[in-house]
Amino acid sequence: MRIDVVSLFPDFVRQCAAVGVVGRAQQRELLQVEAWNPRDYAIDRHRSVDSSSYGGGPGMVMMIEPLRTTLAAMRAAAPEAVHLIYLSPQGTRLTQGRVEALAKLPRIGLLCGRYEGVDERLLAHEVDEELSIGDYVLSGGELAAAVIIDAVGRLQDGALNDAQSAEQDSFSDGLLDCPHYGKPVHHALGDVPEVLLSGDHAAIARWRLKQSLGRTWLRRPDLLSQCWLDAESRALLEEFRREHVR
Ligand SMILES: Nc1nonc1C(=O)N[C@H]1C[C@@H]1c1ccc(S(N)(=O)=O)cc1
Repeated sequence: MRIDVVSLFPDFVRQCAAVGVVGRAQQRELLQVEAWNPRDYAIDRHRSVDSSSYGGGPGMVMMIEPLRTTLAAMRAAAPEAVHLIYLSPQGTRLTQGRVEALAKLPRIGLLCGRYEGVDERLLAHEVDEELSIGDYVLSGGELAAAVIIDAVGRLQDGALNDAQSAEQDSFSDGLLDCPHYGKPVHHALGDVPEVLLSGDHAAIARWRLKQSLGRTWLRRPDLLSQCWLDAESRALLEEFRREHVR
């Protein structure tokens, strides 16, 4: 998969994509992340990329040019068509389901706004999808782009080893993940739950599912309401609820 990022701070994006699971995915050529700086395509002597906003008011807006020239160069840099995503608080909220769909595409582009955002005419003509990582305003879309690169990059086949597998992640089955425990078994802060030491894989799976159901019920009832639960899950959740009330 190839991800092209258009940003006034390309080094920030490159550094985010150079570490950890995503950095290793790039080294293994499972993922390629390229960054494009519109300032490199600005033709005026001040290398302008923004202007004041017509109609007055505070803040600047990123101009159509040199963004359009930058996007043309980015699109031409590889044969695959680009699904271009603009990161903005006005976009559709990013979910794991959308991440999983994006991770299957051969190539996506991420357009990072700065200032008050990007000229509407450029967005209308060039952008395929607008996504938000949350209901707050950042100073730049680069952090949102880094979130997408990480969430999508870690899902590339071979990016995660077995110990990190994505199957048990939160949201992978619509539920929050279960709690996790490492060494030591006994500690002043508490002990590892007995069932996890039992070696009874069926009991461990049931315990983990029960914890995931219970946590989702307590912390994200909105997610639970969207889940279809089979008879075993409904019984486990009921058990958790009874125990939680005591
Ligand atoms: N939240 C977010 N999720 O993804 N990107 C997010 C974000 O804050 N990006 C900001 C830098 C850029 C921006 C873009 C658009 C607008 S505007 N005028 O549309 O309100 C305001 C700020």
